[in-house]
Amino acid sequence: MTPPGLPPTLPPSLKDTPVAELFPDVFARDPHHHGFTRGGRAAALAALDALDPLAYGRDRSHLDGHVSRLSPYLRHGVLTLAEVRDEALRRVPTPSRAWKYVNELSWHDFFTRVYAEIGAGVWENLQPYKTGLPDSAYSREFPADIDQGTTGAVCIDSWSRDLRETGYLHNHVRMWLASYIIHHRRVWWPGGASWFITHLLDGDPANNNLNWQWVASTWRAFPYLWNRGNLLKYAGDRYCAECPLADSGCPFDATYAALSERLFVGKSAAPGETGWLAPDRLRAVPWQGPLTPQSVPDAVVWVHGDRLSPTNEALAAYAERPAVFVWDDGLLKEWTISAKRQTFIHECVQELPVHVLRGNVTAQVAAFARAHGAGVVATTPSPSPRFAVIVQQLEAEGLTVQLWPEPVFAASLDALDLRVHADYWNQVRASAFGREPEPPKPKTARKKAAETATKKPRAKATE
Ligand SMILES: Cc1cc2nc3c(=O)[nH]c(=O)nc-3n(C[C@H](O)[C@H](O)[C@H](O)COP(=O)(O)OP(=O)(O)OC[C@H]3O[C@@H](n4cnc5c(N)ncnc54)[C@H](O)[C@@H]3O)c2cc1C
Repeated sequence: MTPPGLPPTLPPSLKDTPVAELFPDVFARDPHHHGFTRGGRAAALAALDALDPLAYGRDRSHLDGHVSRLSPYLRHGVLTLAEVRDEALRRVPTPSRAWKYVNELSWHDFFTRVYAEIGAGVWENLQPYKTGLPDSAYSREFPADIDQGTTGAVCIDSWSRDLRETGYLHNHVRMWLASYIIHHRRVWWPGGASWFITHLLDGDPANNNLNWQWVASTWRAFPYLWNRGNLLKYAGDRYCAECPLADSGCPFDATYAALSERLFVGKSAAPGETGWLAPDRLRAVPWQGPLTPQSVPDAVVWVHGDRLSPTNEALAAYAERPAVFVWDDGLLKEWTISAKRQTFIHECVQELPVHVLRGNVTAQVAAFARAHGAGVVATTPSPSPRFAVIVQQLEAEGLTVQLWPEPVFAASLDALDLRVHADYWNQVRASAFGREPEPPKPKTARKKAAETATKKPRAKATE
């Protein structure tokens, strides 16, 4: 029977259905039902309250350093980059003391903007590998011993276990593990990226894939390598002390030159290899300030996985109107999303004033709008190409889709140069620190010459 007050054509909400009942196959296959943190705004604000940008600037590269662990909340829009930045600035005596933290947040903004521009292109090699090896040298099969943590190297196996059990890895560990997978095991980077997306509570194609491409050298001038000295420096001997390979057979116990010689056949692209990204493709990406729509009487709200917060702008604009969240069965299956990540999303959704449905998102949102006699679907923007398709399909069904933007993290006076983070940062830095956007600082002749010689995306200065 339809619950009282519900339009007769609408199935009852799944909001209070335990998530394990919604996805029994995933929960049966995956023994880890909870990740390292709870979903939801209350948990996010508690984590934000622990933010220490000063300590972060000192020791973030160390495994025991003061990293914020806010990424799952940023990924799912439980917190926005702008509000986390504002909080970081509130916690320091002068903005420059939060420089490192705000700069790290800017990587998230940068990669998300690149994703909004190239969409599914993040799954292609943006450039060829600079390892002297062709793309075909990298195995399409993801090794079971890495997945199960049985390689015999204690560091690798611990990281595999941490990923599967908690859904979180420190940035340095992500770099080390990705480098091992791609360069030591010669595994195709999208295989590793998919494994991460399955398990990470913060997994998203923008920040995940573009970092994988950086490690692989398909969006960087050279591959990322590490060695045992680097591991000892940032992790101590917690792994090596227990590792049977520590005295002989450690694949990381070598100089960078020796590793490079062992793993690569050269330092440039193999002959004939090309990348997907045209060199100028990201040179001048139009900057658009947010346009806030007018509210109308006959709207419903569609909340999606990129803005799972009670502060969602569309929810705020239409506090009195019905709202829906749809579990996208197709996407969950395509990304083989783990049980712990589904639990995290479920916990976020539980706090929202939404009717919960599942299945094909376009069909469910359209049915929800029709059931409430609405001609307008109000939602928040997303960089995902899947989102763009759903919006198109809703409009093809005769619905108008309104996009309610979140506060911007960083504004620009001009089109953005997204080819390298340093140029993007030069353009947006002032506004990222809460000031009016400024024209980029002119480059010195020396800097210009160096850049022309090595125009390449740089990322993460954690090594
Ligand atoms: C191979 C690989 C895969 C990654 N996959 C993801 C992913 O799927 N989702 C994701 O959000 N991040 C990803 N990262 C980036 C980074 O590792 C995580 O954002 C960070 O470790 C999250 O932990 P934290 O919140 O404690 O980070 P903190 O060190 O406290 O940083 C604060 C915030 O800054 C942003 N940030 C920091 N480093 C990066 C970075 N390298 N790239 C982009 N944003 C950054 C994140 O939003 C992060 O929450 C990946 C990095 C690598 C090397």
